This record gives sequence, C-alpha cells and structure tokens, in this order.
Amino acid sequence: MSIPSFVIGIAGGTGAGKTTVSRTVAETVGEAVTRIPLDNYYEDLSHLEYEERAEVNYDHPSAFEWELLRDQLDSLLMGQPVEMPQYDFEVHNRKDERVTVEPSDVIVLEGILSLFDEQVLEMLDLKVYVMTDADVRILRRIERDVIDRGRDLEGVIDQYLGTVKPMHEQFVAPTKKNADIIIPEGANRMAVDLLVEKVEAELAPGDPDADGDRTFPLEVGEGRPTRVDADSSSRPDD
Ligand SMILES: Nc1ncnc2c1ncn2[C@@H]1O[C@H](COP(=O)(O)OP(=O)(O)O)[C@@H](O)[C@H]1O
Ligand SMILES: Nc1ccn([C@@H]2O[C@H](COP(=O)(O)O)[C@@H](O)[C@H]2O)c(=O)n1
Repeated sequence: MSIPSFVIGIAGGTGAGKTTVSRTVAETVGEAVTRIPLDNYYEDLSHLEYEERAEVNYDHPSAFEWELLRDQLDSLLMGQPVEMPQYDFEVHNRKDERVTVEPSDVIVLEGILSLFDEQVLEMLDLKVYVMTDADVRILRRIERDVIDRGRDLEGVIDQYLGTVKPMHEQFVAPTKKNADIIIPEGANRMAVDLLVEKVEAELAPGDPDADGDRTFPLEVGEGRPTRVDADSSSRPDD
C-alpha cells in the first residue's frame, strides 16, 4: 500500500448517483478501494426520541460530525485502521456497532457535502461533483426512501420541500465550484471509465506522480472544473 492513499471526494445532491458512481469505481478497480459514506458521520442522536430525530434537518452541515470524519480520514491517510460508525436511516440514528476499516490505496468519500468542509477538501486529491436534474433526483429519492428507508410518500415530499431542497440550494449545489470534474446523471460510463483510469494510473508501480505531486490525465484548469460530458450545453441540477 502506498502512503498516503489517493483520496477522491464525490459530492452532489440527494439521488444524483454518488453511491452508484463510487460503487462502480470501487468494483471496477478492485479491492484497493475503501468507500466512506458521509452518511455514516451523521451525529449520534441517541439522546433524542425517535419523533424528535425524525424532525432533524439532515441536509444542513451541522447534522454531521465533521471532527470525527477528519480524524478518521487522517488516521487512514497515516496508514492506521479506524472504527467507522454505521448509520440506520430507518431509525434516524447511528447503529450500535462500528466497522473496522483498514487503510487502502484509494479512499472514496461520498456524500451530499463531501466537498463542503475546508479541512476535508485539503485531504482530497480528486474532487468530483455528480450533477443530476432535480426532478430526476426527487423521483429516484421517492423510490429509494419508500422501498429502502422505510418512509411514506407524504413524509418524503414534506422533507424534500421543507429541508432537502432549500439546503441543497444553500449548501450542496455551491460546492460544485470546488470540483475538479463534474459528472452528469450519475453512472455515466465515460466519466466512470476516466475515474477508473486515473485511479489505476495512481496505483501503477513506478508512477512518476506517486510522490503526491499528482496531475489528472485530462487538462484541468486551476479552479475551473472540467466537465466530463459529451454535451456542452448547460444543464442546471436545480
Ligand atoms: N445514471 C443513472 N441512470 C439511472 N438510474 C441511476 C443512475 N445513477 C443512479 N441511478 C439510480 O438512482 C438511485 C439513486 O442513486 P444513488 O447512487 O443511490 O444516489 P445518491 O447516492 O447520490 O443519493 C438508485 O436507485 C440508482 O440505481
Ligand atoms: N435520518 C436521515 C438521514 C439522512 N437523510 C437524507 O439522506 C440524504 C443523503 O443521502 P443520499 O444517499 O440521498 O445522498 C439527505 O438528503 C438527507 O435528507 C434522511 O432522510 N434521514
């Protein structure tokens, strides 16, 4: 394993396809990739009743335990394993158990606000924003929340209009400016192939950039995101 690991941050709105992209990258690259869902770092709300937890704004940055995330990323980057919390969406709280995560060559941090925190941004080698139209995202979310997260339709709609949408506009969408690349729609084959190519180049023995002075195979202008997309027309995600 090379120290430090190559760290990718994948952000974007709810239902944009972040998990799908990071899973596809992890599966294609193989065992050397560790996925870190930001959701696992939602604050422990055991001191609240279920009804109170159900009312929390889970799309505001204050919902996350950033210090724990930074500490655990730091440890992984120093080659030390961490005890990662696990999250249960059905009860709006952390699970009792933690999972031991070993350091690996590639770490993928994935979540709505992965490109939000300044200190986390400094730890990322490649910053990705998955951009998908809001109507597509809400349709995906309704299906997922009802089927996988034990929610009812009315609750999903109320939560979306009350907190998810306004927080997306205020906190999530603006992090697009921090991205090196923007991937449209989620599991975009070309974009995923490019990510995998980049990761494999980082893992290749004798990589001339292995000292940390890394360059992306594409030309990425400083502070100017490169859109990995055949369509050059503007496509807002909200
Ligand atoms: N490019 C895509 N085309 C069609 N469906 C997709 C695509 N990307 C993701 N999905 C589906 O949308 C839903 C939400 O995707 P997910 O990756 O969980 O989003 P996120 O992690 O951003 O919330 C999932 O059911 C997933 O299968
Ligand atoms: N108890 C919770 C915690 C979070 N959420 C929602 O999850 C969304 C983030 O996850 P994605 O996979 O969709 O990126 C976020 O928008 C929160 O609203 C929740 O509903 N309940």
